[in-house]
Amino acid sequence: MSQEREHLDLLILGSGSGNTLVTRDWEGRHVGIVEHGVFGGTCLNVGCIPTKMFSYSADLADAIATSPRFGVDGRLDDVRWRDIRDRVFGRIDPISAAGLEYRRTGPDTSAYEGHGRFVGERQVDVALRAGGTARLSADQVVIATGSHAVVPEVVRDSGVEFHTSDTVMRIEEVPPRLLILGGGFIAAEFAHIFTSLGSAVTVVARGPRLLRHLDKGVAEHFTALASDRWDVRLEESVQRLTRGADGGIVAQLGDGTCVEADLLLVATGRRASTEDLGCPAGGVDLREDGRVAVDEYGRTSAPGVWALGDVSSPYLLKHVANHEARVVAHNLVHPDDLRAMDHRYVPAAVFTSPQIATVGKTREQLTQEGTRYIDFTQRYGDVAYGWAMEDREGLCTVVADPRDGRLLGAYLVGDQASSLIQPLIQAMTFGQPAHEVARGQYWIHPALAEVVENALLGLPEPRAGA
Ligand SMILES: Cc1cc2nc3c(=O)[nH]c(=O)nc-3n(C[C@H](O)[C@H](O)[C@H](O)COP(=O)(O)OP(=O)(O)OC[C@H]3O[C@@H](n4cnc5c(N)ncnc54)[C@H](O)[C@@H]3O)c2cc1C
Ligand SMILES: NC(=O)c1ccc[n+]([C@@H]2O[C@H](COP(=O)([O-])OP(=O)(O)OC[C@H]3O[C@@H](n4cnc5c(N)ncnc54)[C@H](O)[C@@H]3O)[C@@H](O)[C@H]2O)c1
Repeated sequence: MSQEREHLDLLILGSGSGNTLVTRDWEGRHVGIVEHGVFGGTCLNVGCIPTKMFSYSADLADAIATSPRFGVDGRLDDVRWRDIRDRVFGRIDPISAAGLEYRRTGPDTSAYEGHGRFVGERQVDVALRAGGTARLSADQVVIATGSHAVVPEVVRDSGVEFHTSDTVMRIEEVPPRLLILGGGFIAAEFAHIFTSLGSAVTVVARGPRLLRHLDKGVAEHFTALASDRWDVRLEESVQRLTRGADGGIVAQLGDGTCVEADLLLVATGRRASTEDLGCPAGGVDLREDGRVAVDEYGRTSAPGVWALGDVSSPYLLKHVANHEARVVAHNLVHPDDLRAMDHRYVPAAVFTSPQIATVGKTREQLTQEGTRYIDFTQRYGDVAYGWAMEDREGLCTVVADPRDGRLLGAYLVGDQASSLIQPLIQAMTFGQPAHEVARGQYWIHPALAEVVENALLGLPEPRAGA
């Protein structure tokens, strides 16, 4: 006997950025949220927030280790990993639990804990964790199922235990030897965390440099700095993984050498979570790489079905998922006044050591598309606060249009890069020329932000017709 479908005004698949769609517009209506994992999504539970909390502890450990350079003799006596871990999850886990409870018992919402799958147009079956199936349909559906870690076959098939970013933050001890596979954002952040907290880290990356999607000069500079702290193996991959005699892991690389480690972290990229979503049944088209295909308003190929965040976006970043969620939240209730997503100046920061922050196109992209540019790099070590910090690593590069000085890109490597870049993001977004940003306002002396001011002032004068 077939069970009746419960009909909702809005059905949201995924409780990360999707959870923010329940605005006041939905008061008095019925919204369902389906979640098959931990409520609150990647950023809160296994992504941005916990990693940055660990990274803060790692930065403190580094500060102690480098303090003698400043005439302050400190010593890093111990790293209480379990206390660090428990501070992080003692803060986060209750937020997730409270979020779930609020949606379960809220006046306008229902939470369905289980895996959602399209079985027809705007019809979704949820295989409930508690058993049974919730059969749902809705006037509008939003796909916000995010992305998940990709694990190469050589790891999966080896039978050797491995971690991803989903599990590595919950381990019991800092591994003495950590092997990280991958050379992107996640590898760079965890290499910093674990090195600073006591591991000897080896990074095996396929590309010719770490963070290879960033501006080449920036990625090369960072790779050189990282190679002083971690054992970095570039243009390499793991050919074979076995268990070592001491219970550890032995990874055989392409060049025939072996890396021994106590723990393996796989950080080889993420993929949109659409594999078991029944998209064909829902009439939802996918792109070749598995992402849901959306237009600039967040509409999928299926009428009344929307998508946002990692599952459909060209950027796997929380501030982008949040922006897209704000756009879709508006569009859901304003069908005659649709807003478009704005992906023009998407910044990103890597919370490694030193930090990295970027916005705009790389110089290689500009050259490739035939766009002329002027650029200037200001070293942190050549501004007053950089002297205070004895900085030898930090750089701020700005790239601008030679005709009017409008910024085309900016890249920072160094302390507080993720915050220092903000005036440059603002300048790009509002089309302000470099000289106007530098001289049209005060810059506090001798704050570290002078590195940004001086980078802007260092650009050659723009010339009309240049
Ligand atoms: C380790 C790490 C660190 C990161 N750090 C940063 C950072 O510092 N800054 C930054 O901007 N970005 C960072 N990111 C990226 C950021 O976390 C993501 O871009 C963002 O969380 C994506 O949000 P979302 O809502 O699209 O997906 P998610 O938050 O992943 O939400 C999707 C939810 O859908 C659920 N789901 C999936 N399929 C189904 C289904 N069929 N049925 C039911 N539920 C389902 C999932 O369990 C998940 O809870 C980081 C990511 C990782 C992994
Ligand atoms: N601070 C942040 O904003 C932040 C932090 C973490 C993650 N993220 C997001 O999460 C996404 C995923 O992060 P990620 O680091 O997993 O992916 P990534 O795409 O940044 O990097 C993956 C890396 O692994 C390499 N690789 C792939 N297969 C390999 C193999 N078999 N052997 C060796 N190397 C291999 C790739 O060449 C690439 O360098 C990022 O794109 C980013 O948008 C953001």
